[in-house]
Order: sequence, then C-alpha cells, then structure tokens
Amino acid sequence: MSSLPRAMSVSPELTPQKGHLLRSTENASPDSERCLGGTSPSKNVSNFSEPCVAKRCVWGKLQQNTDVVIFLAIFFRFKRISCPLYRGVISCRSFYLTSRHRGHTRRGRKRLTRHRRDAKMALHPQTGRSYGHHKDGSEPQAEATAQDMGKHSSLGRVGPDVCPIRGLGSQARRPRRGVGTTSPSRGPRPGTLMPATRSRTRFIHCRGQPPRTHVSSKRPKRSRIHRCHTRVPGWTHEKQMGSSIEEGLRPELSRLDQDADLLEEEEAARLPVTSFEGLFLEGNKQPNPGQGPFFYIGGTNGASIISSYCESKGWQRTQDSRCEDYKLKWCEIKCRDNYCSFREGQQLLFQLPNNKLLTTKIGLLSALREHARTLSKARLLPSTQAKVLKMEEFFPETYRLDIRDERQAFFTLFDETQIWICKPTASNQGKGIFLIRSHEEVAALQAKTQSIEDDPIYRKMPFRAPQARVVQRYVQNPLLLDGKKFDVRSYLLIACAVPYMVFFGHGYARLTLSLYDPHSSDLSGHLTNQFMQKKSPLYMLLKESTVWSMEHLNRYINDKFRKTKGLPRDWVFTTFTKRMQQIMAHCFLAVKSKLECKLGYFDLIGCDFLIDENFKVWLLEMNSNPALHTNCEVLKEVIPGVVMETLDLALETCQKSLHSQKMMPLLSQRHFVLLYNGETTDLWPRMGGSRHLTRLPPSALSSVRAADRTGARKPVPSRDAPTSGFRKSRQPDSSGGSGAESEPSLCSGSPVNSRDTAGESSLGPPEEEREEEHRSASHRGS
Ligand SMILES: Nc1ncnc2c1ncn2[C@@H]1O[C@H](COP(=O)(O)OP(=O)(O)OP(=O)(O)O)[C@@H](O)[C@H]1O
Ligand SMILES: [Mg+2]
Ligand SMILES: [Mg+2]
Repeated sequence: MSSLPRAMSVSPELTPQKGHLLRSTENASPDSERCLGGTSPSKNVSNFSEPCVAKRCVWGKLQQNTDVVIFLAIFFRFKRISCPLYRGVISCRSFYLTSRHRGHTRRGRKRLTRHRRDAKMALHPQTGRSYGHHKDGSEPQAEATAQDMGKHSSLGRVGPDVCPIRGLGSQARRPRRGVGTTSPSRGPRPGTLMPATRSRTRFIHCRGQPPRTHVSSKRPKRSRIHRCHTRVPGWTHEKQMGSSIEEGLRPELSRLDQDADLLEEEEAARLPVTSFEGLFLEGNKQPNPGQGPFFYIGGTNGASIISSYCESKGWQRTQDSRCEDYKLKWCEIKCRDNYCSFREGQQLLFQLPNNKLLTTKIGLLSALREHARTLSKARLLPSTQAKVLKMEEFFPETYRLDIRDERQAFFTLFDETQIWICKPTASNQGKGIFLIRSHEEVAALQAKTQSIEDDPIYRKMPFRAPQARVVQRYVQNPLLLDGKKFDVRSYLLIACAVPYMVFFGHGYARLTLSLYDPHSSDLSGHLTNQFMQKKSPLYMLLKESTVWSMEHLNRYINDKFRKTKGLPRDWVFTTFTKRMQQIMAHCFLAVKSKLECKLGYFDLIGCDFLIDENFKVWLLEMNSNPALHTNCEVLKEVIPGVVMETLDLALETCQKSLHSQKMMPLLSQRHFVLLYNGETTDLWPRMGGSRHLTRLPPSALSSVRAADRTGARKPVPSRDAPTSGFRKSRQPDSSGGSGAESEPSLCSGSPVNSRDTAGESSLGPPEEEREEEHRSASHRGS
C-alpha cells in the first residue's frame, strides 16, 4: 500500500492531457476536495484542463493525507464508478500504453521527447522545471524516482524502455522491487506488464482492456474495435471482457486518445511501407521472447502444424485471443471482433468473413442458382456461346426445406423409387443427416416442418429454432472401392483476396468401414465422413483403410476400371482433377463478387466430391475450417503439406500485393494449382485507397482460366502407370465434362450489389446465420 501514493503521482509533469487527467484524479487539495466532495463529474472534467491547479492539488493532498487518497483509490477501484479518479487512471493507462508503444520507434521517441518538453514548458514556463515540485519541497517516492531517472538519463531523453509516464514506466516494466531506472535491455513481456503482487499496479491495469502485447510500429487502436458496431452475420459474438466498463468511458477515452492517435497517425502515414515490410519480410528471424511477432490459433484443428510453421518463422504464439498485434490469426470459429480490428495489409486472418456463401449448404445452393440465372441470361448474348458448366451436371438436385414452396415441390415430386438425403445447412461431420426413402418418412418430415412453422414460440426463439435444412437427391450408385463407398476431399484455397489468387489442392479419399448397401438403414455405410467412421468400434483397428491417398485411388482406378470403363490412364489426375477444378472455379465465380475481401484474408475450403459408377463427378458440399487432423498415415502425409503451402502462399501473395509486385511466378507454389488469378483478370488498386476490387466492365472480362495446369500432385508411379504422360493426357472426359469447357466472360458478372439469395424468406431469420453463429465451440472441421 505504501506504493500507492507513488502510483498516483505518476505523470505529473508529463505530457499533454493524459498526464493532467491522472493528476486531477488524485486531487486532494482544496480544489480537489471540492471535486471529491460532490462536484458534478462534468465540473471535475473541466477542472482537469487546468493542469497546474490539478497538480498542486495532487501533491498537496498526497502530502497532507495520503491515507485518504489510498482509501479513495480503493473505494473507486471497487465501486467502478465513473468518477474523475477512475477516469484518470484509465486515461493514464491508456496513455501509458500508447506512449510505450510509440516509444518503440526512433521517431516515436523523438516525438515523445519533443512533446514532453513542450508539456513541461507549458506547465512551468518560468522555471523550466518539469517535475512535480511541491511548495514545501517534499516529494513522494515516485517523484523522487522520477527525478532519479531524470538524473540518470538526460532530462529530455526518453527511450523505449522508459515509460513516458514517469514512475509508471519502471513499474510497468518490472516488479516494483528496486524501483529505479529501468534497464534499457528489458522490454515489456506480454501479460507481465504489471506485477500482480502490488495492488497499486493491479489497480491501474485491471481497468479497460487486459494487458496486451504491442509490438508492431502501429499502435492497435482500441477504440476502433468498440467503434465498430456493424453486426456481421455469420459469426459468434464474443463479448470482450471489461468492454462494458470501457463503453461507459468511451467518450472520455476517445477524447483523451485523440492526441496520441493524431501523433501516431502522422507517424504511421510516414512509415506505412516500412512497417508492412517489417511485418511480412521478417520470416526466419531470431525469436525475441515476448516481443513477437505473434500468431494466434483458435481451436485445435491443425494447431500443431500451424504452430510449428509459425515458430519456424520466428513468430511467437500468443494465447490472448484479443491480442491485436498478431501477424497471423487462424481460428476455427469466426468472430466478429477479429474482422473489426483486422489491419488490412498488416495481418493474415484465416477465413473470409462471409465464406458461408460457399460453405453452408443453403449458401452454396443459392449461389449456384443465382449464378445459373446470370449465366442463362448471358447465354442469350451472341458473344457468349461458350459451353458453360451447368449446375445440374455436378450438383445433385436440392431443395430448401425452410422455404415453403420448395418444400412443397419436394413433397410433391417424391416417389419411393428414389432416395433423398436431408442435411442441416451449416452442420458438419454428418450431424443431423438422415435419409428419406418412404412416403411415411416424407409425411413425418412434412408434419414436422409444418408444426414448426405454425408454432409462434419456435419462431421467436432464435436459438431453439430448427436448423434450416436441405433435401438432396441421394446418389444411389456411387463408385465403390472394394465394395465401400467413398468421397474425395479436395481444397479450394483463396490465398489472397486482393487481388484474388485462388488455387486448387488435392486432398484424399475417405472410405466407409462397412460395405455399401443402398438399402441399409445404417448411416455409417452411407456417410463417408471420418467422424461417422470413428463411431465404429472397428475404427481403431481399420482406420488406415478409411483414408486413401490420391495416388492410391489413382492406382486402384487404373487397375480396376481403366480397361473395363475405357478410362484414360491416370483418370484421377487428369479427367477427375480437371473436373474438380472446373467445378470449384465455377463455385468461386458464383460468389466472387460477394465475398468480403481485404488484403490479408485467406481461406482454405474443403470440397467434397462423390464419383458415381458412371464416373460422373458430383460436388456434395464445401466446408469452412476443413479437418486438419492427422490421425492416419495418409493424413500425416497430406495435411501438413496442405497447411504449410497454404500459409506460404498466403504470405507470398499478400506480400506481393502489398508491394505491387507481379504475382507470378509464385516461389511457394508446390502442389496447389492456380485456378483464378485476379491480378490479370480483375482491375484492382495495387496500393493505397480502398482495396476493394474495382470491377471491369463485363465486356472487358477475360475468360477464366479454370485450370492452367491439370495435375496438382504427380501420382506416385505405379508399375503400369508411368507418370510421363499424365499431364499431357487429354482423353475424352467420361464424366461428361468437356476438357475445353470454360466460363464465358460474363460468368463472373453477377451484379456487385446482388443480394445473397441465401437470405431468402425462411422460417424467421435466416437459419444458416443462426446456425453458424451457434456452432458449438467443439465444432471441428470435417
Ligand atoms: N447427395 C448425396 N448422395 C450420396 N451421398 C451423399 C450425398 N450427400 C452426402 N452424402 C454422403 O454423406 C456424407 C455427409 O454429407 P455432407 O458432407 O454433405 O455432410 P456434412 O455433415 O457436412 O459432412 P462433412 O462436413 O463432415 O463432410 C458425405 O460424405 C457423403 O458420403
Ligand atoms: Mg460439411
Ligand atoms: Mg462433406
């Protein structure tokens, strides 16, 4: 407790208004007694603008009645009421963080020095003395410390290691034991800004935001987060701890931060490119403990791979989800705040904010439908007669159950010769899926949806409302591998969003454990997800057989079907690969103009394909946050490569975009295949201004090169399958797709402002949004 007066004496002579405020809060002189004795807060605030009076108040009171001050400090600490003292403390901390951060740069230090000198002169024009001097000459210890510091270091010298708020700097940087000058070599450590053993230091740092680790040359703007109120659908709405306290203080804080912000913005305006360079070019640096660069991983999906990648670059992992000074953030679950505080061009953030346009079942269906409408209109134009991929050629017939007309259409067309599969829009891992085969099952579904629609309570309960669902025609005749059903997981990588750099990547095949029987009611034979297979007691024994590499699949198909079905050699790496690429490019184009893009956003989307016995390729769905587990040997081989190349490409493309460099060739491109190069296709601003894509007029849009290379990964040579010819092979596409197929020039031309039809009328608010918001924390990529 003895250190409390020192804490409260922090920053007497310092800098502009921040220091003034703090001093004012400590007023115990006649002036301040009036304040504390019940003057209105507004009056108190006005008093703060009189620094000299306030300063005298502080020291007078401290000197006379330290215990009263201590008591009041504790009182306000616990009461958390909006009072000058409290505001002052907040301001002090805020300014401390700001200044400390600015002190990281040489220019920042110079500015601080100049700024302080000005402040000192303003406070003591006659004497030129800057520090709190009491009429009686007495000084609290912190004051003495401050003066000591002044002696040891020149008066105006302020280094990065000396907090501009005197006394607080040394306290902030190390435990209070042995207060004195701070070693210049000592930097702040994240999470250890203030020693927890001292109530005074806790007092200061418990307010406002939790300790953060400021590393980059630009101060994270706390206020920006809170200023951003846009409710972006599709993410969890995390409440920041302590935000309510700060909300109440926002006007004061923003006013008080103004100076620092202005200074910093000036500074940032001078040095933007250097800071970007620093950010993206400093890979493989020696780690500097506690100093970053930082990365944050939310969840466990792929965490160890991402983590080792980042650590190999010399970055440090932070566990603070609110850390804003990160270089890379990879979260399983999208969080609105991440996007609000995102610093374009300085950071990498995994997942596009509205990737649900592709990665929910209703989103994808709606996007494809709308794209089909646009394309059909375009087809009427004589200049766009090229063959276009049709949705029904690769996407099983699907109906939304949350739209009455569609539901009715499905109930009407159903007959018992078909099987349908009913899936929740935004779920994964096969959860909530069931098959519909009989009229009874249809009737039950009809009754359920009807009762839900009729129930007003359900409609009003946002979290209890039934999930929006689709029914999809079940592909009854899948290609089987040794009698087992399988699907193929591939990847759509949006490595860069400004300009778009979109890639295709091979994944693996997922097989069921049991033999396929279309009439079986056991879902584990119908659903090929690993999650479903893991439920089987045989899984641990046979898990290696449930995941095949693409090479294995290729060999198998070569061996078993090449002759009997008249397939080209290496069908998997030629025709099939090309078809997947076409489909992915088509889907991407369907949403291209609607995705929210900022430089630094990147996304890895898992795409599931089913091959039927006629070798027709079906897209089943696209997944955000695809599973990156490595619990099988094949996954151990495939997944780390996918993740690391994803990160490499995201870094390289972002860096090139930032520096207006040509994207190609990409040094980090290994297995991924470029599907879409926005640099050559879109008009986009290279630097400065809004980074939102500027669209060319439709007539100027060139055709999309859906696939500039056919095979992403070379097949492992099999005895009878020499690899030499696999890239050249251009055999007829037995899946029905044409090798020469490309999108016409208008294919990407859905209007910029066109609405996402995923938000069409439904049972109350769009279900997919609600669902996505409330995906449980245990949600894992699948
Ligand atoms: N139309 C269909 N015809 C045949 N099988 C299908 C169809 N749709 C889905 N399946 C099977 O059901 C499985 C789960 O479907 P889907 O992938 O759409 O659901 P999910 O819950 O999102 O699963 P995940 O995200 O884990 O892949 C697929 O892997 C596939 O085996
Ligand atoms: Mg899925
Ligand atoms: Mg799937």
